[in-house]
Amino acid sequence: MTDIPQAATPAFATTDLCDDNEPLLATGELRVLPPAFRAWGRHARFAGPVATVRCDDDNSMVRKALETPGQGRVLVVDGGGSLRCALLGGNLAVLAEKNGWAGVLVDGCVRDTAEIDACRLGVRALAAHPRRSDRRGSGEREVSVEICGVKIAPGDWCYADADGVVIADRALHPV
Ligand SMILES: O=C([O-])CC(=O)C(=O)O
Repeated sequence: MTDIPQAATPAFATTDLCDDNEPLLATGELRVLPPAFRAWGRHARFAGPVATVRCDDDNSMVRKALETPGQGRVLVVDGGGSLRCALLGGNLAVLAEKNGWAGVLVDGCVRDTAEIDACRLGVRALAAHPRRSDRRGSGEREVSVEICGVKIAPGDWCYADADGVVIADRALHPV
């Protein structure tokens, strides 16, 4: 198997990003997701520019996105907070790893969590769910989404670590 190099995870801590950018928290250029997400995957911390999918219990567009080169990006999946099925499982996590995605954030559920935990990937989701989603080809890619009241647009930056997940209008980590 060809091993696609993962983009190096930038040095950051979500706590420092919040402490060092209070004016941006005030203006909304830096936004904090509510602490509603559980962590899976081998990478406890990850960051990257955002790509988006919005879907309704149908993960067709999640697969389509993860089939493309990730180039260190984070796929944000607005599943509307659905607790009805899983929008990401072991196969898609392996695909994401193979294609160089830094992480996947799902406002919804995942499954095959042991398989996800074996992938060099960071995953955040609301919960695990054993049921797979529909595959009807519905859903949208590269649209602005809103997760738990937080607006996230393609090209924003997502930073996730053990303390939380933050979204910024631009890269904020020290270079
Ligand atoms: O394929 C799917 O729809 C979700 C899944 O179970 C996997 O990624 O393994």
